[in-house]
Amino acid sequence: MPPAIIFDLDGTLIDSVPDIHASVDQAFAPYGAAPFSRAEIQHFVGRGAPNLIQRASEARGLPTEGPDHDRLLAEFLAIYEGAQALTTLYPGVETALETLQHHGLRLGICTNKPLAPTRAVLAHFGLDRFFPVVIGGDSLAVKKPDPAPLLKAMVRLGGGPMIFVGDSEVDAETAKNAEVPFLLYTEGYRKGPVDQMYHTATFDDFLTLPRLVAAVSASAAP
Ligand SMILES: O=C(O)COP(=O)(O)O
Ligand SMILES: [Mg+2]
Repeated sequence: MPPAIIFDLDGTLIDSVPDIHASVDQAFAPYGAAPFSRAEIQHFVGRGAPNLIQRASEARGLPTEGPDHDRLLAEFLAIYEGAQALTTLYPGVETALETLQHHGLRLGICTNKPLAPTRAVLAHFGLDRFFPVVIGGDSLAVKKPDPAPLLKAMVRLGGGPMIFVGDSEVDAETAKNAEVPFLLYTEGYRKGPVDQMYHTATFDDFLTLPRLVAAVSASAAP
């Protein structure tokens, strides 16, 4: 059985930080918060929207829990769901997905981004056609690095071997926890050096991904 290839989203298929950044600034402005830098926001991405808003609130001295915080999170999510204009696909993504699909591989998404903005951005780029299975940060009670969302995606794709493709320490930890091969995209939102992260192989160009997938599946075969 050919492997299922499951992808992370933010920092892996799409460079979404510009929209996340603009949405946070817009949501926080009415509360008198100074604008954030891209680096600050990128550092907060990876553990889901509630964590992002909590860390941004902490950075601006706003409440990190309670009804006022919950309202700010809801206001952010409402803005974020419609925010795709500043997001771009990483080069070669669409071609790589077409090739993998053409080779009969089953493709899925496992992201910590909530499901509503995930579905919106996939539809915006016409990528929804590649992914019959999409697991978001609010699909289960737990998020990556817990292995449950990744294992859920695999089961929903029909089981069998799987390869996870992601950009961050959270993704590497998730793959390790799920005991599956991990392909690390090095151009995303990783916080530290590659050699300190669990990975099976790294790549920096999506046009090389189909070959890499073939090589990893061949070496993983019994
Ligand atoms: O929304 C996040 O915090 C990160 O999303 P990702 O899991 O697609 O990188
Ligand atoms: Mg990511």
